[in-house]
Amino acid sequence: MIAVQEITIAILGAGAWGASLANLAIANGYTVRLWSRRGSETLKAVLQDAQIVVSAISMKGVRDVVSQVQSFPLSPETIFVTATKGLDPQTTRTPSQIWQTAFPSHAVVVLSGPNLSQEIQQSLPAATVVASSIATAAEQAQLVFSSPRFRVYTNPDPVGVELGGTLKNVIAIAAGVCDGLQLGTNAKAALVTRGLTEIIRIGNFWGAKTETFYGLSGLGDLLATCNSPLSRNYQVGYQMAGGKTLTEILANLPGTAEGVNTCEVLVQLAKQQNITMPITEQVYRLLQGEVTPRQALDELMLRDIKPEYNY
Ligand SMILES: NC(=O)c1ccc[n+]([C@@H]2O[C@H](COP(=O)([O-])OP(=O)(O)OC[C@H]3O[C@@H](n4cnc5c(N)ncnc54)[C@H](O)[C@@H]3O)[C@@H](O)[C@H]2O)c1
Ligand SMILES: O=P(O)(O)OC[C@H](O)CO
Repeated sequence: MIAVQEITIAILGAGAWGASLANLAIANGYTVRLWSRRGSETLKAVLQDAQIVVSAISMKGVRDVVSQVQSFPLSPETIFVTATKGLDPQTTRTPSQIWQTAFPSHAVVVLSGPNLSQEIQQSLPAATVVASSIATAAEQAQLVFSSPRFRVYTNPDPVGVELGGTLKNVIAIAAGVCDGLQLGTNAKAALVTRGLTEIIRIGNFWGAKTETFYGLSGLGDLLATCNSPLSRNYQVGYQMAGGKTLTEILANLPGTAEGVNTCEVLVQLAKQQNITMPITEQVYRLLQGEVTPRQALDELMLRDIKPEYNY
């Protein structure tokens, strides 16, 4: 068995999440090299002899970084762990699908869960999920990040785990609007629950398992993100309800709100595939400036009455 000090982990992306993941692995004794496009270390040096490559790049940089990584030699045993929560606008692919396509013979693990980085940086207790079709790869990632303050579960449904973390960002924008307009607890419960229905509907189209969306990476992350002012996605909705424009909000937001771009990809896909996503559609129209927060609310409340489920 290799000692943890001999395992080198390359973490790509030194933003809020990459830095948090680096600290978790360092605390467990791993050798960690952190790369950022503006840092002093080259990508080549950071990748050298890395057994595990963790990506915490925001979605807009994933394809570019993947193609850069492809130009360096890696051991066939190298495991990729992706922690990005977004969708590629050009292909509608998830980050793990992009990594897997570029590195077809490597194991790819998705890491996702209710993980607001500021709380993790304060060592508050949290849990997450590592998912892969290769169980041993997920178990290895589980060992890297597990601690008495960070409980890591394995899961065999990577696309479901990844989509839970990605799709909830759009509902979190809506939840921010809901709180910003002071619509009350009943409204919030209805929004989050019907949001989960929407997530499951489109997630099933991608091949994700319904049960996965009831776990930490689905419902768990939905609850965390829809209820915390620490969430950048929630902040987008909350501040729009307060009358700010999207441009003003994004100019002052600390880091990335992936839900803004994810929403656009989802609306296109839902239209193409004839999948009903009313909350996502209203979030899209709000972000585009086509409706006010109050008009978006009215549009949702005045939809045709119908059964809760089509059993
Ligand atoms: N912050 C959190 O609480 C948190 C928790 C879980 C998951 N995530 C997800 O992790 C990802 C990163 O989030 P974050 O909070 O660290 O964002 P961030 O904005 O703080 O950092 C993003 C990182 O991506 C890099 N990047 C962006 N475009 C790039 C490009 N073209 N080439 C190279 N690098 C590029 C930036 O330099 C930066 O290091 C997002 O998908 C987010 O949804 C964030
Ligand atoms: O700040 P947000 O909205 O990107 O949310 C961070 C994480 O995804 C919460 O799990």
